[in-house]
Formats: sequence, structure tokens, C-alpha cells
Amino acid sequence: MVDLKLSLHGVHHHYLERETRLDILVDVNLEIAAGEIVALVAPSGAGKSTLLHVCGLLERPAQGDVNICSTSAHTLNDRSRTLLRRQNVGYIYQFHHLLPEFSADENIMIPQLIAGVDKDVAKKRAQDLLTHMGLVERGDHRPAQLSGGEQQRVAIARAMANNPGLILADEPTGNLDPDTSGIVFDLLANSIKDHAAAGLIATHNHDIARRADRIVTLEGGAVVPTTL
Ligand SMILES: Nc1ncnc2c1ncn2[C@@H]1O[C@H](COP(=O)(O)OP(=O)(O)OP(=O)(O)O)[C@@H](O)[C@H]1O
Repeated sequence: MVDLKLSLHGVHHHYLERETRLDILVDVNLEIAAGEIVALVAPSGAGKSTLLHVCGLLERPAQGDVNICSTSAHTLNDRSRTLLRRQNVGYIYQFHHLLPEFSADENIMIPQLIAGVDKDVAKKRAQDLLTHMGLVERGDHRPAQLSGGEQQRVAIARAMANNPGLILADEPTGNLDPDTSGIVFDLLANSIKDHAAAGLIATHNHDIARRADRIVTLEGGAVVPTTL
């Protein structure tokens, strides 16, 4: 049986702008299995960030169900949705969003401490994740003391900190040069596969998208397979 980490069924989402209704997601169906990485490539304004927000339970869809790690979010109240998100979803943004006043180690420890992990265990896991990212000697550096690629590798380690089943990344390499983009994407992809998580990665970069297991786009608000 396929171990699905994310499934969306019949998802619709719209925004209201004054009197006008903007239908952004229209009957979206999408399934991503453990160990699978899907690239989302679509023009600006097509709804990529909206789709990621709906997948990450940051927005409740107008219609349809989002199922994460075998739990349906449809009937959950806001508190339960927050818990489901905290336990199962790691988010990576174009800009790292690391906390500037904390070291790399601490940035990776904080989500673990919030989840109730013992401090020593959290520290060890932060160091293991940084080792995996080739950054163990940078653990005591603050974000401003790291390059853009290094910051993004710390952000990946932070997203993996609580071992989430689903990684959502919104333009994770959008701010990096081509060589660094490839390195960062490969580290992200390897981390997702090593943890048997699922990844949905929005990108404008076709070279990056081709490294994913499959590519989807948004057409008229629906998710459809594509090739580049
Ligand atoms: N909170 C909101 N209220 C109203 N309209 C919104 C809201 N958020 C997004 N939109 C609109 O929904 C559409 C899709 O936005 P979204 O950010 O999902 O696109 P995107 O594909 O991620 O674009 P980009 O590649 O430029 O980041 C856009 O037209 C945007 O203006």
C-alpha cells in the first residue's frame, strides 16, 4: 500500500476582493507519497503560495479535504489543525526567516523545544542535522554571519527538526545563484528522502524543477501534471 503523506481531494479556494470573487484553486486533487518530491511550477499569480498555504493548513479551503499523514483536516477545529501542522509539516521559504538573534543551533532547537523535546536531545539533533548539511562548525553562528546558501541550509535543517512527514517549500532557491541552488535543492531532496517524508516545492527555476520526481502546474486553478 502506498504511504501517502499528503492528499488533497476536491479542494476549492477563493479570495474576495471587494465584490469580486477570485477562484484561485478549483477542484484540486493531489497525492504525494513518502519519499516523493513534487515540483510546482506555474506563472506568478497562478496560486502556488495559496496551494502551499492550504496544504500546510495555514488557510482553510472553501471546499474539499486536506489529509496530512493519514489525518483529515476537514473536520478539525483551529487548535487541532495547528497541532497537526506543528507535528507534521516543515515549511521553507524563499527568505530563510531564521531568528536573527539566535545561533544556527538555537534556530534548529527552538521548534523542538516548543514541541516538548528535552534540551540536550534537541541540541544533539540540531548538531546532527547541521552535520548532514555540512555546517556543523557553523552551529554557533548567527544568520547574519552565514552566506545565503548556508542560511537556507540551516532553514532546511530547522524544517526537518521535528521529523515532519510533509515538507512545503516556497521558492527555496529563489534567492541563490545557480550552483548554490543545485546544492541546496539536493540537500533538501536528500533530507526529504532520508526521512521518508513528502515534498512539495514551488519554484520558477526549471532546472531545479527537473530534479524532482515529477512536476505539476496550475491550470485554471487545477493541479495537472506537466513536463519542462
Ligand atoms: N489574501 C488575499 N486576498 C486576496 N487576494 C489574494 C490573497 N492572497 C493572494 N491573493 C491573490 O491570489 C492570486 C494567487 O496568489 P499566490 O500568491 O498564491 O500566487 P503565486 O503563484 O504564489 O505567485 P508568485 O509566483 O508571484 O509568488 C494572486 O492574484 C493574488 O493577488
